[in-house]
Formats: sequence, C-alpha cells, structure tokens
Amino acid sequence: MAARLNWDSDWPAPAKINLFLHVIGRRADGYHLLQTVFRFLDVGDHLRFAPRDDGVIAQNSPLPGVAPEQDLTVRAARALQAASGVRQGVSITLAKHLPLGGGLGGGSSDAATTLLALNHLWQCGLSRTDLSVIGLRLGADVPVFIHGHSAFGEGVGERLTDVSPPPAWYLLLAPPVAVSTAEIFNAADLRRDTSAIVPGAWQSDFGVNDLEAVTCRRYPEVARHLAWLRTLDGASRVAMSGSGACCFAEFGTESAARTALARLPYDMRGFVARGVDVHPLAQM
Ligand SMILES: C[C@](O)(CO)[C@H](O)COP(=O)(O)OP(=O)(O)OC[C@H]1O[C@@H](n2ccc(N)nc2=O)[C@H](O)[C@@H]1O
Ligand SMILES: Nc1ncnc2c1ncn2[C@@H]1O[C@H](COP(=O)(O)OP(=O)(O)OP(=O)(O)O)[C@@H](O)[C@H]1O
Repeated sequence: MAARLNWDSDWPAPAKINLFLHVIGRRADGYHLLQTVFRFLDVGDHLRFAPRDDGVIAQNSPLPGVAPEQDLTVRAARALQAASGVRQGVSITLAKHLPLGGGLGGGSSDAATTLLALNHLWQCGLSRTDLSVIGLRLGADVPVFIHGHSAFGEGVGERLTDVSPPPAWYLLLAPPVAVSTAEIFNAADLRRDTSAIVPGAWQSDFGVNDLEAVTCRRYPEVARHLAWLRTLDGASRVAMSGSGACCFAEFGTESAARTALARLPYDMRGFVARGVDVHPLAQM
C-alpha cells in the first residue's frame, strides 16, 4: 500500500478497543497510569488531503459541536507544520463513521492518520518516534495508532509492547451517549490502585476495565447495554472500551458475532468488526 499512497489516496483511520484497562496510579500532573491492551478493528474513519500553497490548514467537513480549531485533524496538521517547518498547507476532508466520545479512539486515530499522511505528503521526514511525541500532546491514545500494531500499553498508553491476541470478532454496541474521558478519570469514586503485571504475562482472558463501574454509574445507558451483552452465550469477553460509551462482546468466529447481532433489541445499535493487529498504514 505504501508505495501507492499519494494526494489522491483515501487514508484509513481505524478504531481501537481496549481489551482490558487497569488504572494502576496517578501522575503528579493528574494523568493516570494505565495498563491496557489496544487492539485495532477493521472499521474506522477515512480521510482525504488536498495540497494548498498558501500554508492554510482547512477542515472541509466540520464535525457537529467541534470548532474547526479544536478538530484533532487540524490540530495534528498544525503541530506537524510547526515541528517540521514546512510552509505548505492542506485541506482535510474527514468521513466520520466512529461515534464521538465512544471510547473507540476515533479522534486520536484521525490525528494519527493526519500525522502519518502529511509527514509523507509534505515530505517532512520525521520518524515514527517524532510523530508519537507530537501525537501524545494531542491525546493519550494517539501513539498506539502511530506505533501501528496491537499493543500492551503502559504509562498513559505511550509505552507499547506488541501483542497478537487470538483471532476474534466483536459485536460492538454504541449506546446513545457521548462520554467525557476527563469526567470519568477525574471521578472521586474511581479506584486507582490495581496491581501492575509484567507485560509479557498478559494472556487474552486477563483483566477488566476499571473505568466501567464509574461510567455505568453516570451513564445508565452504558450499564444497560453491557448487561444485555452479558446475557449472550459464547462470548469470551464482555467489556466497555476506553472510558465508554461503546461496549463489546468478543467471539471466536464471525458467525457467532453475527448471530448475537441478529438478537439485538430494537432500541440498541450495534455492528460486527474483526480484530486487526496491524494498522493499515503500518508499512509506510
Ligand atoms: C481511556 C483511553 O481511551 C484508553 O485508551 C485513553 O486513556 C484516553 O485517551 P484520550 O481520549 O486520547 O484522552 P486525552 O485526550 O489524552 O485526555 C482527556 C482527559 O482524560 C484524562 N486522562 C486521560 C488519559 C489518562 N491516562 N489519564 C487521564 O487522567 C485527563 O483529564 C485528560 O485531560
Ligand atoms: N476528528 C475528531 N473526531 C472525533 N472527536 C474529535 C475530533 N476532533 C476533536 N474531537 C473532540 O474530541 C472528543 C473525543 O473524541 P473521540 O471520539 O476520540 O473520543 P473517544 O472515542 O472517547 O476516544 P478515546 O477512546 O480516545 O477516549 C470529541 O467529543 C470531540 O469533542
């Protein structure tokens, strides 16, 4: 794919889920120390970039409720412009498919794809490590998308060790609420003392999402969707992703995931996605 990528390309920004997420402490600046496993999915947003000679960074497809200056694609492009000194601009078109505040890392993935794409198209020549440093300032979930492989994450999610969980398909549910990540991390009732494990000791059935109870107390719709997933037979894991709102059930076969989807109550929205361990732009 890498050799053919150019200004005419469609640039994918896949979703991630957190197979588990433990909060093991808190830094002096208030950010939380985590242990988590990030896995990509074969669904996501798509971006297109058009060159501009005037140095302007423009967003052609503003998201409802997100000022263009705050859009993570615009912020990523500006940060790359500043770090590399390039004088070119870009017009960005975002085809948004992932829910905002959904816990699927959509905004972070859009930012990471913008950094990877413009580093290539503007010929900035920055390394992936450079891009990760820029990305981390935009969001704790950005580095894993630049890293490009499913990974055990530590720190705030920037210290990454590759993992390859067993093949799996996921029934994702998207409760009709947007969860504020900051609200959940700052909650007084969040437990922050789960014991750390050695990354190499992680096995696919290990761990829970420590943010789940806090999100469920504040967003009853998330609790209701999780409770329904937990009635399903044959799921190897049921959990919330990130700080929510999306939840998933994991299955060993696509047909098992689709059978579960067929039973979805009329008032819930869901879809099936495959777990993917290599990011579509990893070979760039
Ligand atoms: C919940 C996860 O999605 C798990 O992958 C991430 O930890 C969140 O990553 P993100 O959405 O990129 O979050 P950021 O935009 O970096 O942070 C939003 C807010 O969440 C809180 N935050 C985030 C990450 C972290 N490790 N500790 C925190 O306390 C901070 O208050 C921060 O201001
Ligand atoms: N391109 C973008 N896509 C999505 N959200 C964006 C974007 N730019 C800015 N935002 C803002 O960032 C917030 C969080 O977006 P995002 O969809 O990444 O959350 P999330 O799915 O909870 O992510 P995470 O799993 O990283 O916590 C949104 O509510 C929105 O206000």
